[in-house]
Amino acid sequence: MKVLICGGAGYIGSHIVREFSTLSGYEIIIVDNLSKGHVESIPKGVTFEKADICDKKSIEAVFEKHKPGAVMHFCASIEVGESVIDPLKYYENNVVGTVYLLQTMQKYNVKYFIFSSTAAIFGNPETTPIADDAKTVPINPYGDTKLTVEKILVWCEKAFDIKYVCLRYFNACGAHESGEIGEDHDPESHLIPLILQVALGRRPQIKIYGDDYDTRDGTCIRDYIHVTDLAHAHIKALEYLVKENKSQKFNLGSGEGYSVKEVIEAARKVTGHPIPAVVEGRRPGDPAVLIAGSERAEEILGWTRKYKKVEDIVATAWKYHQAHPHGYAEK
Ligand SMILES: NC(=O)c1ccc[n+]([C@@H]2O[C@H](COP(=O)([O-])OP(=O)(O)OC[C@H]3O[C@@H](n4cnc5c(N)ncnc54)[C@H](O)[C@@H]3O)[C@@H](O)[C@H]2O)c1
Ligand SMILES: O=c1ccn([C@@H]2O[C@H](COP(=O)(O)OP(=O)(O)O[C@H]3O[C@H](CO)[C@H](O)[C@H](O)[C@H]3O)[C@@H](O)[C@H]2O)c(=O)[nH]1
Repeated sequence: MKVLICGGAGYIGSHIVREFSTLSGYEIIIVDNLSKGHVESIPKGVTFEKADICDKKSIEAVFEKHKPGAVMHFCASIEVGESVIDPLKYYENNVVGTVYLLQTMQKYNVKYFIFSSTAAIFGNPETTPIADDAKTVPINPYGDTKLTVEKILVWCEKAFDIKYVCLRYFNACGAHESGEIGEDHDPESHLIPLILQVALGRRPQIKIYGDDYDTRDGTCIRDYIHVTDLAHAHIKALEYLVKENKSQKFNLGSGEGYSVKEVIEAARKVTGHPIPAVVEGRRPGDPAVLIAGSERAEEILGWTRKYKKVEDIVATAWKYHQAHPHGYAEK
């Protein structure tokens, strides 16, 4: 099967591309506008089309040329804070861009769609862990764009029988065990790469956004899920679509919660660096605790995770960061 991986030069997409390269029976075509992605992450021999999903003509040309059988959709603007300041950028890229992609799928009769959704659709959850069918009340435009796409997909299935899987990732982190690819966002806003930049001497200290939450040490608790475990879930989701021909939505997390202070402590152990930390005010829009209940993915997809302990996750990220102290850019 030919699988179009939109956003395949980005952090999570590049790890799915690596996972596919270990399997037979699939041909991968990466689409990315390189607004945030890295051409250096693309393995030799994998077809790459530089195109923007918001440019319908270019996307149609890719479908015309490659005739994919399935689409995995990682493209998005992903910064929660920026989405509050510039919501229309988010609705344009994440919603309008996805609509163009779905229209192209309809035109070329492509039936299988795997969508990168997020824990941010749940907002401030009423219960922990967050069940797959928990209430969705996003508290920022980023989360709302993802929930909007989930809703659009329901109607597309009814109208033209597309089959989709929405994968709600919790906090994606870590790096491929080779250390060859990893997380390199610009600007970087995610906790683990920022902590590791301190260990590399690129930042003097890590800021802790609030220590007055109602948690065991006052700092926010998150569910850190390794990017390779996420990659496995994508393959299983595609197999499920092809075999069962049914749409589904799955939470993807480790089921373990770690506080910001615990993640910093884990990084101190892994790197041997003191990693100075300073407490600042809360970051707007941060829920206190986000932990996934991923029972549906475990039961229906048979999804299991290799990485549970945050130290192990941080260790893989550290391997990448040590090999690429400035990310993919040569400096
Ligand atoms: N990183 C996380 O913790 C996390 C958590 C939940 C959900 N997600 C979702 O997972 C997906 C991937 O996230 P990521 O961390 O790998 O982000 P990323 O920015 O590294 O990857 C996104 C890729 O999409 C490309 N892209 C963006 N807009 C495009 C467009 N209009 N046309 C073509 N290419 C475009 C970028 O160049 C980039 O390579 C996103 O949809 C994100 O919302 C991420
Ligand atoms: O310098 C920093 C950076 C982050 N944090 C804290 O660390 C935790 C994790 O923050 P990240 O920015 O790494 O991740 P988020 O939980 O904010 O968000 C991530 O996971 C979400 C789903 O849970 C969304 O999908 C989103 O796209 C993705 O970035 C938060 O409590 C945050 O306040 C700090 O204390 N200091």
